[in-house]
Amino acid sequence: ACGGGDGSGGGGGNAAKEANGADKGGSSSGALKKVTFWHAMGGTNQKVVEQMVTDFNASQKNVQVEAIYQGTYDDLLSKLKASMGSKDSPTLVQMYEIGSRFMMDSKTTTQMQKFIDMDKYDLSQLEPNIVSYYTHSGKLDSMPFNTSNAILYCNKDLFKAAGLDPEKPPKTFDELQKSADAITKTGKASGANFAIYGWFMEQLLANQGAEYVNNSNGRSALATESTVNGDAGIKTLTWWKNLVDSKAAINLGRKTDDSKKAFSAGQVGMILESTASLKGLVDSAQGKFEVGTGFLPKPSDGKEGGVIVGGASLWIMNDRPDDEQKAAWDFVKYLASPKVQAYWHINTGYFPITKAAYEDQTVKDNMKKFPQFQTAVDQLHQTKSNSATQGAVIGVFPEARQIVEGAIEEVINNKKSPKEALDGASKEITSKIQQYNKTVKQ
Ligand SMILES: O=P(O)(O)OC[C@H](O)CO
Repeated sequence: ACGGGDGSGGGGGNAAKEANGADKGGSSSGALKKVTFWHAMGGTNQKVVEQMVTDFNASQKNVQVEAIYQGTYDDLLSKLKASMGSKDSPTLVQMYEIGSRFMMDSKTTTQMQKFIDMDKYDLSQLEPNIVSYYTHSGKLDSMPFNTSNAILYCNKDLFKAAGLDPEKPPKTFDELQKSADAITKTGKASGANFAIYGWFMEQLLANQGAEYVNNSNGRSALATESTVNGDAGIKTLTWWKNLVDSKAAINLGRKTDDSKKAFSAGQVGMILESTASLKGLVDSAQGKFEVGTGFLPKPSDGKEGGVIVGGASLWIMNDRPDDEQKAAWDFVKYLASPKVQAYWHINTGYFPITKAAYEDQTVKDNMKKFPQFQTAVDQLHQTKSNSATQGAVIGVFPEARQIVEGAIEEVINNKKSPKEALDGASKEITSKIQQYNKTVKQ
């Protein structure tokens, strides 16, 4: 499917120069330390990452970071697996949230908690929901970096043309069906498109309080079974299919890039997409139409739920020399600092992981100018943390996501009913989980 940071969002400009630099960090004395940082931020978000690296390198004399773009999140994971145990492994790796369990089980990383304890780093300055996602058994395994959730993007001009209130994006499945119908009926565009991206399913399930796997989403004990075929999944796929069958929505396949292109070209009225794309989508619509944003929809009778922290976090690899790992920690602290998080947020749409970033004047000014940036923040803050919204922890999550994408396709393409497709997916995921668990327990 699609990877992360696939090209939208971002912007140029200067990153913060005054963030807490590594020279305060305590580790780096003596010779210059080189840190190799593998990441998956493409397109304009890549430029933002590179700017932050340049600024960090210029802010102190002890550590030099080299950022290497490794393709999509999936590509990066494959390359990392291939590098494990070789001399080509990086010092620091950005890993999407669904790769977390694999990283922990691989035993190739140094727990971030070690550096936090060593430095008496104050974790309370970070957003609690975000920290909680990456915390297992009370310890933080990796440092959150780019954090997102999925939101609804609306073309406000198409809403007006369809006689809809552009200030009121649909909140429920039924409302979305009606709004999309109305837009399609104008003959100007298709009402909606959702890329067949397993992440959206994960988010839509959590939004209905549903877990993806058993054992409290794999957080109270290793997950042993998939639960994607519960009522929430069936309801979601039934709605999605009806949208397409009734021509309220159009299917454009798996790539989120295709969905974004259609939205930016004014060909569809609504899409689901990561907040990572907010800056890019707002910029590309300028002069053409106004972009509105709304929360992820849910069934009107859906159970209480919310969104899962998406995006990726940073992992320090344990086969690198200690001083190199400490140098990576200095860079990690820099990235988490309020000024740098403010810069990152404004230029991408990822939200700040550090609470104080919201107090930064640049963030306040940006929110005023682009109120769309508030939606994901509110959606995150209104989400109550529970095992559904904390997200699943499974070693085979990347594979599970692709299996679910296959199931969505089977339903949209009339090959199977939602129940049949999800039962099949669930069985396949369960079998993969059980195989994986055998290897972990050995
Ligand atoms: O595209 P991103 O970075 O918002 O990430 C979306 C998903 O969480 C990746 O697994």
